[in-house]
Amino acid sequence: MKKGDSSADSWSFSVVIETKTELWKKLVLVPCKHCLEHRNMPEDFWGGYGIVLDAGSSHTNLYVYEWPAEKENDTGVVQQVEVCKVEGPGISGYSQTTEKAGPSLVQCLRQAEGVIPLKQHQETPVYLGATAGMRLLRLENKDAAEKVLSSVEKTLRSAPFNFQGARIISGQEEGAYGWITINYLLGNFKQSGWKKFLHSLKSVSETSGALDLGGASTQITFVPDEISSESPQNLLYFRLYGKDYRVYTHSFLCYGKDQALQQKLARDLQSTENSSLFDPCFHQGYQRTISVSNFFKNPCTSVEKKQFPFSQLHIEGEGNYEKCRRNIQNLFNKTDCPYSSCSFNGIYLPPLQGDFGAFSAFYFVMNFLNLTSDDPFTLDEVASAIKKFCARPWHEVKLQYHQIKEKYLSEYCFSGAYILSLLENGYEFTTENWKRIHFLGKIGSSDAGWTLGYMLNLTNMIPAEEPPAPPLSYGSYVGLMVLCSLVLVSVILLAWLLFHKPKCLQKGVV
Ligand SMILES: Nc1nc2c(ncn2[C@@H]2O[C@H](COP(=O)(O)OP(=O)(O)OP(=O)(O)O)[C@@H](O)[C@H]2O)c(=O)[nH]1
Ligand SMILES: [Ca+2]
Repeated sequence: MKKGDSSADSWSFSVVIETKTELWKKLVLVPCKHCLEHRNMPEDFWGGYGIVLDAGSSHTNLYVYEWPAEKENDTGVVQQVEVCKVEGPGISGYSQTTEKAGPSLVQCLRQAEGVIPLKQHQETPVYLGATAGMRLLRLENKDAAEKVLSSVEKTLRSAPFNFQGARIISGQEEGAYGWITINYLLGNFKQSGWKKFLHSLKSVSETSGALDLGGASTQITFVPDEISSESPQNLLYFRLYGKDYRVYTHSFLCYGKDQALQQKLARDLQSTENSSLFDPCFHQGYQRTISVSNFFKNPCTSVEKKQFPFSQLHIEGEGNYEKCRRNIQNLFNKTDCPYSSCSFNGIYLPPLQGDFGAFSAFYFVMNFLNLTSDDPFTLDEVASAIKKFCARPWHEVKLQYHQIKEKYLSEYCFSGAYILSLLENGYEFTTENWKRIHFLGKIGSSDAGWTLGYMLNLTNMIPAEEPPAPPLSYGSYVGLMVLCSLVLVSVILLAWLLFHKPKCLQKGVV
Protein backbone atom coordinates (compact mmCIF):
# COMPACT_ATOMS: atom_id res chain seq x y z
CA MET A 1 0.00 0.00 0.00
CA LYS A 2 1.21 3.45 -0.85
CA LYS A 3 1.87 5.50 2.27
CA GLY A 4 -1.08 7.74 2.99
CA ASP A 5 -3.25 6.31 0.26
CA SER A 6 -6.56 8.04 0.75
CA SER A 7 -8.79 5.47 -0.90
CA ALA A 8 -10.92 3.62 1.63
CA ASP A 9 -10.35 0.17 0.08
CA SER A 10 -6.59 0.10 0.27
CA TRP A 11 -6.38 1.64 3.71
CA SER A 12 -4.69 -0.46 6.34
CA PHE A 13 -7.04 -0.84 9.29
CA SER A 14 -6.72 -2.47 12.59
CA VAL A 15 -10.51 -2.19 12.50
CA VAL A 16 -11.60 -4.81 10.05
CA ILE A 17 -15.11 -4.64 8.70
CA GLU A 18 -15.99 -8.14 7.68
CA THR A 19 -19.07 -10.24 7.19
CA LYS A 20 -18.58 -13.37 9.29
CA THR A 21 -21.93 -14.95 8.74
CA GLU A 22 -24.96 -14.01 6.73
CA LEU A 23 -26.43 -12.49 9.86
CA TRP A 24 -23.52 -10.56 11.22
CA LYS A 25 -21.59 -7.70 9.82
CA LYS A 26 -18.68 -7.35 12.11
CA LEU A 27 -16.43 -4.48 12.90
CA VAL A 28 -13.63 -6.22 14.69
CA LEU A 29 -10.73 -4.63 16.45
CA VAL A 30 -8.03 -7.18 15.84
CA PRO A 31 -4.49 -7.27 17.13
CA CYS A 32 -2.64 -5.81 14.20
CA LYS A 33 0.99 -6.92 14.44
CA HIS A 34 1.97 -5.50 11.10
CA CYS A 35 -0.03 -2.30 11.30
CA LEU A 36 2.91 -0.22 12.41
CA GLU A 37 5.07 -1.40 9.52
CA HIS A 38 2.22 -0.79 7.11
CA ARG A 39 1.82 2.70 8.34
CA ASN A 40 5.50 3.59 8.55
CA MET A 41 5.17 4.03 12.26
CA PRO A 42 8.17 3.71 14.54
CA GLU A 43 8.31 0.48 16.56
CA ASP A 44 8.77 2.32 19.86
CA PHE A 45 5.58 4.21 19.21
CA TRP A 46 4.59 4.60 22.83
CA GLY A 47 5.26 7.99 24.31
CA GLY A 48 4.25 10.60 21.83
CA TYR A 49 1.64 12.60 20.04
CA GLY A 50 -1.01 12.07 17.41
CA ILE A 51 -3.07 14.53 15.39
CA VAL A 52 -6.59 13.98 14.08
CA LEU A 53 -8.51 16.49 11.97
CA ASP A 54 -12.27 16.19 12.26
CA ALA A 55 -13.44 17.58 8.92
CA GLY A 56 -17.12 18.05 9.80
CA SER A 57 -19.89 19.53 7.70
CA SER A 58 -19.91 22.84 9.56
CA HIS A 59 -16.21 23.23 10.34
CA THR A 60 -12.92 21.40 10.86
CA ASN A 61 -11.32 20.86 14.27
CA LEU A 62 -7.73 19.76 14.74
CA TYR A 63 -7.00 17.69 17.87
CA VAL A 64 -3.59 16.91 19.33
CA TYR A 65 -3.43 13.86 21.60
CA GLU A 66 -0.59 12.85 23.90
CA TRP A 67 0.18 9.56 25.61
CA PRO A 68 2.81 8.47 28.14
CA ALA A 69 6.02 6.68 27.25
CA GLU A 70 5.12 3.48 29.07
CA LYS A 71 2.35 1.41 27.59
CA GLU A 72 -0.02 1.61 30.53
CA ASN A 73 -2.67 -0.91 31.32
CA ASP A 74 -5.44 1.47 32.27
CA THR A 75 -7.75 3.07 29.78
CA GLY A 76 -7.95 6.83 29.54
CA VAL A 77 -4.20 7.41 29.37
CA VAL A 78 -4.31 9.02 25.93
CA GLN A 79 -5.48 12.60 26.34
CA GLN A 80 -6.29 15.62 24.26
CA VAL A 81 -3.74 18.38 24.81
CA GLU A 82 -4.86 20.86 22.15
CA VAL A 83 -7.82 21.69 19.95
CA CYS A 84 -7.77 24.20 17.12
CA LYS A 85 -10.91 25.34 15.30
CA VAL A 86 -10.15 25.93 11.61
CA GLU A 87 -11.34 29.33 10.34
CA GLY A 88 -14.09 29.30 7.74
CA PRO A 89 -16.48 26.56 6.60
CA GLY A 90 -16.03 22.80 6.65
CA ILE A 91 -13.96 21.38 3.78
CA SER A 92 -17.12 20.46 1.85
CA GLY A 93 -17.83 24.20 1.70
CA TYR A 94 -14.90 24.51 -0.76
CA SER A 95 -16.72 22.64 -3.54
CA GLN A 96 -16.45 25.68 -5.84
CA THR A 97 -12.86 26.54 -4.88
CA THR A 98 -11.42 23.11 -4.12
CA GLU A 99 -7.80 24.29 -4.14
CA LYS A 100 -8.49 26.43 -1.08
CA ALA A 101 -9.63 23.51 1.12
CA GLY A 102 -6.07 22.43 2.05
CA PRO A 103 -4.63 25.90 2.75
CA SER A 104 -7.53 26.57 5.16
CA LEU A 105 -5.92 24.03 7.53
CA VAL A 106 -2.47 25.64 7.64
CA GLN A 107 -3.06 27.87 10.66
CA CYS A 108 -4.13 24.97 12.88
CA LEU A 109 -1.25 22.80 11.64
CA ARG A 110 1.14 25.58 12.70
CA GLN A 111 -0.51 25.64 16.10
CA ALA A 112 0.09 21.90 16.41
CA GLU A 113 3.77 22.44 15.50
CA GLY A 114 4.01 24.75 18.49
CA VAL A 115 2.50 22.21 20.87
CA ILE A 116 4.46 19.10 19.82
CA PRO A 117 8.22 19.12 20.59
CA LEU A 118 10.26 19.67 17.41
CA LYS A 119 12.14 16.36 17.66
CA GLN A 120 8.83 14.46 17.64
CA HIS A 121 7.26 16.16 14.61
CA GLN A 122 8.40 13.58 12.08
CA GLU A 123 7.05 10.61 13.97
CA THR A 124 3.71 12.22 14.88
CA PRO A 125 0.93 10.61 12.84
CA VAL A 126 -1.65 12.93 11.32
CA TYR A 127 -5.05 11.69 10.15
CA LEU A 128 -7.96 13.53 8.58
CA GLY A 129 -11.44 12.04 8.68
CA ALA A 130 -14.25 13.79 6.84
CA THR A 131 -17.84 13.18 7.86
CA ALA A 132 -21.35 13.94 6.61
CA GLY A 133 -20.62 17.19 4.73
CA MET A 134 -18.21 15.32 2.47
CA ARG A 135 -20.57 12.32 2.22
CA LEU A 136 -23.17 14.72 0.86
CA LEU A 137 -20.71 16.42 -1.51
CA ARG A 138 -19.64 13.00 -2.81
CA LEU A 139 -23.31 12.27 -3.61
CA GLU A 140 -23.80 15.65 -5.22
CA ASN A 141 -20.49 16.04 -7.06
CA LYS A 142 -17.99 13.18 -6.79
CA ASP A 143 -15.32 15.03 -8.73
CA ALA A 144 -15.44 18.05 -6.44
CA ALA A 145 -15.26 15.77 -3.36
CA GLU A 146 -12.13 14.08 -4.72
CA LYS A 147 -10.50 17.41 -5.51
CA VAL A 148 -11.21 18.68 -2.00
CA LEU A 149 -9.59 15.55 -0.54
CA SER A 150 -6.56 15.94 -2.83
CA SER A 151 -6.15 19.53 -1.73
CA VAL A 152 -6.20 18.66 1.98
CA GLU A 153 -3.86 15.72 1.38
CA LYS A 154 -1.36 18.01 -0.34
CA THR A 155 -1.37 20.41 2.61
CA LEU A 156 -1.12 17.64 5.21
CA ARG A 157 1.81 16.05 3.36
CA SER A 158 3.65 19.36 3.36
CA ALA A 159 3.33 19.65 7.16
CA PRO A 160 6.30 18.29 9.16
CA PHE A 161 4.24 15.37 10.54
CA ASN A 162 3.82 11.74 9.50
CA PHE A 163 0.83 11.89 7.11
CA GLN A 164 -1.37 8.82 7.49
CA GLY A 165 -4.31 9.60 5.24
CA ALA A 166 -7.28 11.83 4.52
CA ARG A 167 -10.56 10.07 3.80
CA ILE A 168 -14.31 10.17 4.19
CA ILE A 169 -15.29 7.91 7.07
CA SER A 170 -18.59 6.04 6.97
CA GLY A 171 -21.50 6.87 9.26
CA GLN A 172 -21.03 3.45 10.86
CA GLU A 173 -17.39 4.22 11.68
CA GLU A 174 -18.37 7.64 13.01
CA GLY A 175 -20.86 6.02 15.39
CA ALA A 176 -18.47 3.25 16.41
CA TYR A 177 -15.48 5.54 17.09
CA GLY A 178 -17.66 7.96 19.10
CA TRP A 179 -18.77 5.02 21.25
CA ILE A 180 -15.17 3.84 21.67
CA THR A 181 -14.03 7.36 22.61
CA ILE A 182 -16.50 7.92 25.41
CA ASN A 183 -16.18 4.44 26.86
CA TYR A 184 -12.38 4.66 26.73
CA LEU A 185 -12.44 8.02 28.49
CA LEU A 186 -14.99 6.82 31.06
CA GLY A 187 -12.76 3.82 31.77
CA ASN A 188 -15.49 1.35 30.88
CA PHE A 189 -13.36 -1.06 28.87
CA LYS A 190 -10.80 -2.00 31.50
CA GLN A 191 -11.96 -2.38 35.01
CA SER A 192 -9.93 -3.06 38.08
CA GLY A 193 -10.65 -4.39 41.56
CA TRP A 194 -14.23 -4.99 42.62
CA LYS A 195 -15.63 -3.36 39.47
CA LYS A 196 -13.83 -5.93 37.36
CA PHE A 197 -15.06 -8.75 39.60
CA LEU A 198 -18.67 -7.54 39.40
CA HIS A 199 -18.50 -7.19 35.64
CA SER A 200 -16.95 -10.61 35.23
CA LEU A 201 -20.18 -12.01 36.69
CA LYS A 202 -22.17 -10.51 33.84
CA SER A 203 -21.94 -11.67 30.26
CA VAL A 204 -21.69 -8.11 28.94
CA SER A 205 -19.74 -5.19 30.34
CA GLU A 206 -21.58 -2.00 31.25
CA THR A 207 -20.83 0.56 28.63
CA SER A 208 -22.41 3.89 27.84
CA GLY A 209 -24.30 4.49 24.63
CA ALA A 210 -23.21 7.38 22.38
CA LEU A 211 -25.44 10.04 20.82
CA ASP A 212 -23.70 12.41 18.39
CA LEU A 213 -25.52 15.30 16.74
CA GLY A 214 -23.55 16.96 13.96
CA GLY A 215 -24.53 19.55 11.38
CA ALA A 216 -25.34 17.03 8.64
CA SER A 217 -25.73 13.64 10.34
CA THR A 218 -26.55 12.14 13.71
CA GLN A 219 -25.45 8.82 15.20
CA ILE A 220 -26.87 6.51 17.87
CA THR A 221 -24.66 3.67 19.18
CA PHE A 222 -25.18 1.38 22.19
CA VAL A 223 -25.00 -2.18 23.48
CA PRO A 224 -28.58 -3.51 23.46
CA ASP A 225 -29.84 -6.02 26.03
CA GLU A 226 -30.73 -8.51 23.38
CA ILE A 227 -29.17 -8.72 19.98
CA SER A 228 -31.46 -9.51 17.14
CA SER A 229 -30.15 -10.36 13.71
CA GLU A 230 -32.95 -8.49 11.96
CA SER A 231 -30.79 -5.72 10.56
CA PRO A 232 -27.17 -6.93 10.27
CA GLN A 233 -25.97 -3.63 8.81
CA ASN A 234 -26.66 -2.00 12.19
CA LEU A 235 -24.70 -4.51 14.25
CA LEU A 236 -21.01 -4.38 15.04
CA TYR A 237 -18.83 -6.75 16.96
CA PHE A 238 -15.79 -5.62 18.91
CA ARG A 239 -13.26 -7.50 20.94
CA LEU A 240 -11.53 -5.10 23.31
CA TYR A 241 -9.25 -5.99 26.22
CA GLY A 242 -10.39 -9.61 25.98
CA LYS A 243 -14.12 -8.85 26.08
CA ASP A 244 -16.73 -9.14 23.35
CA TYR A 245 -19.08 -6.28 22.62
CA ARG A 246 -22.12 -6.50 20.39
CA VAL A 247 -22.99 -2.97 19.45
CA TYR A 248 -25.91 -1.42 17.61
CA THR A 249 -25.19 1.71 15.53
CA HIS A 250 -26.96 3.86 12.99
CA SER A 251 -26.05 7.13 11.31
CA PHE A 252 -28.85 9.25 9.86
CA LEU A 253 -27.54 11.31 6.98
CA CYS A 254 -29.45 14.62 6.62
CA TYR A 255 -30.55 14.50 10.29
CA GLY A 256 -27.73 16.63 11.69
CA LYS A 257 -29.25 19.85 12.98
CA ASP A 258 -28.32 22.07 10.00
CA GLN A 259 -29.61 19.60 7.42
CA ALA A 260 -32.72 18.88 9.48
CA LEU A 261 -33.50 22.60 9.34
CA GLN A 262 -32.94 22.58 5.57
CA GLN A 263 -35.27 19.59 5.24
CA LYS A 264 -37.90 21.33 7.33
CA LEU A 265 -37.70 24.53 5.28
CA ALA A 266 -37.88 22.53 2.04
CA ARG A 267 -41.11 20.92 3.25
CA ASP A 268 -42.52 24.24 4.41
CA LEU A 269 -41.77 25.64 0.95
CA GLN A 270 -43.96 22.97 -0.63
CA SER A 271 -47.01 24.42 1.01
CA THR A 272 -46.38 28.05 0.15
CA GLU A 273 -47.27 29.96 -2.98
CA ASN A 274 -45.78 33.00 -1.44
CA SER A 275 -42.20 34.25 -1.27
CA SER A 276 -42.55 34.75 2.47
CA LEU A 277 -43.07 32.22 5.20
CA PHE A 278 -43.88 32.32 8.92
CA ASP A 279 -41.69 29.91 10.85
CA PRO A 280 -42.66 28.83 14.39
CA CYS A 281 -39.09 27.63 15.14
CA PHE A 282 -37.56 31.12 14.98
CA HIS A 283 -38.12 33.88 17.53
CA GLN A 284 -40.81 36.44 16.93
CA GLY A 285 -39.24 39.40 15.14
CA TYR A 286 -36.43 37.33 13.58
CA GLN A 287 -36.07 37.55 9.81
CA ARG A 288 -33.97 35.60 7.34
CA THR A 289 -33.81 35.43 3.53
CA ILE A 290 -32.70 32.29 1.70
CA SER A 291 -31.88 31.71 -1.96
CA VAL A 292 -34.32 29.16 -3.38
CA SER A 293 -32.19 28.19 -6.40
CA ASN A 294 -29.24 26.89 -4.30
CA PHE A 295 -31.52 25.35 -1.77
CA PHE A 296 -32.43 22.21 -3.71
CA LYS A 297 -28.91 21.30 -4.93
CA ASN A 298 -28.38 19.60 -1.61
CA PRO A 299 -29.16 15.83 -1.62
CA CYS A 300 -31.06 16.28 1.68
CA THR A 301 -33.62 18.59 0.05
CA SER A 302 -33.50 17.64 -3.63
CA VAL A 303 -36.52 15.30 -3.38
CA GLU A 304 -38.66 18.29 -2.46
CA LYS A 305 -37.55 20.22 -5.54
CA LYS A 306 -40.21 22.06 -7.50
CA GLN A 307 -40.40 25.24 -9.52
CA PHE A 308 -41.06 28.44 -7.65
CA PRO A 309 -42.07 31.76 -9.13
CA PHE A 310 -39.56 33.52 -6.81
CA SER A 311 -35.82 33.18 -6.24
CA GLN A 312 -35.63 34.46 -2.64
CA LEU A 313 -37.66 33.21 0.30
CA HIS A 314 -38.29 35.54 3.16
CA ILE A 315 -38.68 33.86 6.57
CA GLU A 316 -40.22 35.51 9.62
CA GLY A 317 -40.18 33.99 13.10
CA GLU A 318 -43.30 33.19 15.11
CA GLY A 319 -41.71 31.76 18.26
CA ASN A 320 -44.25 29.00 18.83
CA TYR A 321 -42.69 25.91 20.39
CA GLU A 322 -45.68 23.56 20.07
CA LYS A 323 -46.22 24.45 16.42
CA CYS A 324 -42.48 24.03 15.84
CA ARG A 325 -42.52 20.52 17.36
CA ARG A 326 -45.48 19.54 15.15
CA ASN A 327 -43.65 20.95 12.15
CA ILE A 328 -40.45 19.03 12.94
CA GLN A 329 -42.44 15.86 13.58
CA ASN A 330 -43.03 15.57 9.82
CA LEU A 331 -39.32 14.82 9.32
CA PHE A 332 -39.70 11.49 11.08
CA ASN A 333 -41.64 8.89 9.17
CA LYS A 334 -43.01 6.54 11.80
CA THR A 335 -45.53 4.70 9.64
CA ASP A 336 -43.53 1.84 8.12
CA CYS A 337 -41.35 -0.48 10.17
CA PRO A 338 -40.22 -3.77 8.61
CA TYR A 339 -38.57 -4.85 11.91
CA SER A 340 -39.76 -5.67 15.43
CA SER A 341 -39.03 -2.06 16.41
CA CYS A 342 -37.83 1.04 14.59
CA SER A 343 -36.62 4.56 15.24
CA PHE A 344 -37.93 6.32 12.10
CA ASN A 345 -37.83 6.03 8.31
CA GLY A 346 -38.03 2.23 8.65
CA ILE A 347 -34.67 1.94 10.43
CA TYR A 348 -34.25 -0.85 12.97
CA LEU A 349 -33.75 0.24 16.60
CA PRO A 350 -33.56 -2.30 19.43
CA PRO A 351 -34.99 -1.30 22.84
CA LEU A 352 -32.86 1.43 24.40
CA GLN A 353 -30.49 0.21 27.07
CA GLY A 354 -28.31 1.82 29.75
CA ASP A 355 -26.86 5.31 30.03
CA PHE A 356 -26.12 7.50 27.05
CA GLY A 357 -23.49 10.20 26.58
CA ALA A 358 -24.89 12.88 24.24
CA PHE A 359 -22.29 15.15 22.70
CA SER A 360 -21.50 17.61 19.85
CA ALA A 361 -24.61 19.72 19.14
CA PHE A 362 -26.63 17.79 21.75
CA TYR A 363 -24.25 19.37 24.24
CA PHE A 364 -23.77 22.80 22.59
CA VAL A 365 -27.51 23.43 22.53
CA MET A 366 -28.43 21.97 25.92
CA ASN A 367 -25.48 23.73 27.52
CA PHE A 368 -26.61 27.08 26.10
CA LEU A 369 -30.10 26.42 27.51
CA ASN A 370 -28.57 25.57 30.94
CA LEU A 371 -30.00 22.07 30.80
CA THR A 372 -26.82 20.03 31.36
CA SER A 373 -26.52 20.01 35.16
CA ASP A 374 -25.26 16.92 37.02
CA ASP A 375 -28.68 16.52 38.57
CA PRO A 376 -30.54 15.84 35.33
CA PHE A 377 -33.68 17.77 34.44
CA THR A 378 -36.86 15.87 33.73
CA LEU A 379 -38.18 15.67 30.19
CA ASP A 380 -41.03 18.05 31.15
CA GLU A 381 -38.59 20.56 32.63
CA VAL A 382 -36.48 20.49 29.48
CA ALA A 383 -39.53 20.95 27.24
CA SER A 384 -40.84 23.88 29.24
CA ALA A 385 -37.40 25.57 29.30
CA ILE A 386 -37.18 25.35 25.49
CA LYS A 387 -40.76 26.52 25.12
CA LYS A 388 -40.00 29.54 27.30
CA PHE A 389 -36.88 30.34 25.30
CA CYS A 390 -38.69 30.05 21.95
CA ALA A 391 -41.39 32.45 23.16
CA ARG A 392 -38.88 35.24 23.82
CA PRO A 393 -38.84 38.00 21.20
CA TRP A 394 -35.72 38.11 19.03
CA HIS A 395 -34.67 41.65 19.98
CA GLU A 396 -34.59 40.63 23.66
CA VAL A 397 -32.61 37.43 22.99
CA LYS A 398 -30.15 39.32 20.79
CA LEU A 399 -29.64 41.97 23.44
CA GLN A 400 -28.99 39.47 26.22
CA TYR A 401 -26.64 37.24 24.20
CA HIS A 402 -24.96 39.86 22.01
CA GLN A 403 -21.61 38.03 22.32
CA ILE A 404 -22.94 34.86 20.64
CA LYS A 405 -22.76 34.42 16.86
CA GLU A 406 -26.15 35.25 15.31
CA LYS A 407 -26.14 32.00 13.30
CA TYR A 408 -25.96 29.93 16.52
CA LEU A 409 -28.24 32.18 18.58
CA SER A 410 -31.06 32.37 16.06
CA GLU A 411 -31.21 28.57 15.80
CA TYR A 412 -31.18 27.50 19.46
CA CYS A 413 -35.01 27.46 19.53
CA PHE A 414 -35.21 25.21 16.47
CA SER A 415 -32.27 23.10 17.70
CA GLY A 416 -33.76 22.59 21.17
CA ALA A 417 -37.10 21.55 19.67
CA TYR A 418 -35.31 19.32 17.14
CA ILE A 419 -33.26 17.59 19.84
CA LEU A 420 -36.41 16.79 21.82
CA SER A 421 -38.20 15.56 18.69
CA LEU A 422 -35.26 13.35 17.71
CA LEU A 423 -34.83 11.86 21.18
CA GLU A 424 -38.49 11.62 22.19
CA ASN A 425 -40.27 10.92 18.91
CA GLY A 426 -37.39 9.56 16.82
CA TYR A 427 -35.64 7.24 19.31
CA GLU A 428 -38.56 7.11 21.75
CA PHE A 429 -36.81 8.10 24.95
CA THR A 430 -39.45 8.40 27.65
CA THR A 431 -39.92 10.36 30.87
CA GLU A 432 -38.37 7.36 32.66
CA ASN A 433 -35.18 6.81 30.67
CA TRP A 434 -34.64 10.49 29.83
CA LYS A 435 -32.52 10.86 32.97
CA ARG A 436 -30.12 8.28 31.57
CA ILE A 437 -29.02 10.78 28.92
CA HIS A 438 -25.96 12.75 30.03
CA PHE A 439 -25.12 15.78 27.94
CA LEU A 440 -21.36 16.05 27.87
CA GLY A 441 -18.86 18.22 26.07
CA LYS A 442 -15.63 16.91 27.54
CA ILE A 443 -14.55 13.92 29.57
CA GLY A 444 -11.49 15.03 31.52
CA SER A 445 -9.48 17.15 29.14
CA SER A 446 -10.71 15.40 25.99
CA ASP A 447 -13.66 16.39 23.81
CA ALA A 448 -16.33 13.74 23.34
CA GLY A 449 -16.39 12.81 19.64
CA TRP A 450 -15.19 10.17 17.20
CA THR A 451 -11.61 11.40 16.72
CA LEU A 452 -9.93 9.84 19.77
CA GLY A 453 -11.50 6.43 19.06
CA TYR A 454 -10.32 6.70 15.46
CA MET A 455 -6.74 7.40 16.46
CA LEU A 456 -6.67 4.76 19.23
CA ASN A 457 -7.76 2.22 16.68
CA LEU A 458 -5.46 3.23 13.85
CA THR A 459 -2.45 3.32 16.15
CA ASN A 460 -3.47 -0.04 17.59
CA MET A 461 -3.65 1.33 21.12
CA ILE A 462 -6.66 -0.72 22.19
CA PRO A 463 -5.67 -4.38 22.15
CA ALA A 464 -8.22 -7.09 21.42
CA GLU A 465 -6.89 -9.23 24.26
CA GLU A 466 -6.20 -8.10 27.80
CA PRO A 467 -2.48 -7.41 28.10
CA PRO A 468 -0.64 -9.54 30.69
CA ALA A 469 -0.40 -8.00 34.14
CA PRO A 470 2.44 -5.48 34.15
CA PRO A 471 5.72 -6.35 35.92
CA LEU A 472 6.04 -4.82 39.36
CA SER A 473 7.46 -1.33 39.62
CA TYR A 474 10.82 -0.75 41.35
CA GLY A 475 9.05 0.55 44.48
CA SER A 476 6.84 -2.54 44.68
CA TYR A 477 9.88 -4.83 44.31
CA VAL A 478 11.68 -3.08 47.18
CA GLY A 479 8.55 -3.26 49.33
CA LEU A 480 8.11 -6.95 48.58
CA MET A 481 11.77 -7.70 49.39
CA VAL A 482 11.54 -5.86 52.72
CA LEU A 483 8.36 -7.78 53.56
CA CYS A 484 9.95 -11.13 52.68
CA SER A 485 13.04 -10.31 54.78
CA LEU A 486 10.88 -9.39 57.77
CA VAL A 487 8.90 -12.61 57.49
CA LEU A 488 12.14 -14.62 57.22
CA VAL A 489 13.70 -12.91 60.26
CA SER A 490 10.51 -13.47 62.28
CA VAL A 491 10.46 -17.18 61.37
CA ILE A 492 14.14 -17.64 62.32
CA LEU A 493 13.58 -15.80 65.61
CA LEU A 494 10.56 -17.91 66.43
CA ALA A 495 12.43 -21.12 65.62
CA TRP A 496 15.37 -20.06 67.78
CA LEU A 497 13.04 -19.26 70.66
CA LEU A 498 11.38 -22.65 70.40
CA PHE A 499 14.57 -24.68 70.33
CA HIS A 500 16.73 -22.57 72.67
CA LYS A 501 14.25 -21.60 75.34
CA PRO A 502 15.84 -19.16 77.79
CA LYS A 503 16.70 -20.87 81.07
CA CYS A 504 14.34 -18.70 83.07
CA LEU A 505 11.41 -19.93 80.96
CA GLN A 506 12.55 -23.58 81.16
CA LYS A 507 12.58 -23.43 85.00
CA GLY A 508 9.28 -21.64 85.13
CA VAL A 509 10.79 -18.62 86.93
CA VAL A 510 8.30 -15.83 87.36
N1 LIG B 1 -23.62 26.76 19.86
C1 LIG B 1 -22.61 26.17 19.28
N2 LIG B 1 -22.84 25.49 18.15
C2 LIG B 1 -21.79 24.90 17.57
C3 LIG B 1 -20.48 24.98 18.10
N3 LIG B 1 -19.67 24.29 17.28
C4 LIG B 1 -20.43 23.79 16.30
N4 LIG B 1 -21.72 24.18 16.47
C5 LIG B 1 -22.88 23.87 15.63
O1 LIG B 1 -23.38 22.61 16.08
C6 LIG B 1 -23.69 21.78 14.96
C7 LIG B 1 -22.88 20.54 15.03
O2 LIG B 1 -21.53 20.89 15.04
P1 LIG B 1 -20.45 19.76 14.89
O3 LIG B 1 -20.70 18.72 15.89
O4 LIG B 1 -19.14 20.41 14.84
O5 LIG B 1 -20.90 19.20 13.46
P2 LIG B 1 -19.98 18.78 12.24
O6 LIG B 1 -18.94 17.87 12.75
O7 LIG B 1 -19.52 19.98 11.54
O8 LIG B 1 -21.05 18.02 11.32
P3 LIG B 1 -21.11 16.47 10.90
O9 LIG B 1 -20.23 16.32 9.72
O10 LIG B 1 -22.55 16.25 10.59
O11 LIG B 1 -20.68 15.68 12.09
C8 LIG B 1 -23.46 22.64 13.73
O12 LIG B 1 -24.69 23.24 13.41
C9 LIG B 1 -22.50 23.71 14.18
O13 LIG B 1 -22.68 24.91 13.48
C10 LIG B 1 -20.28 25.70 19.29
O14 LIG B 1 -19.19 25.83 19.82
N5 LIG B 1 -21.39 26.30 19.83
CA1 LIG C 1 -19.18 15.76 13.75
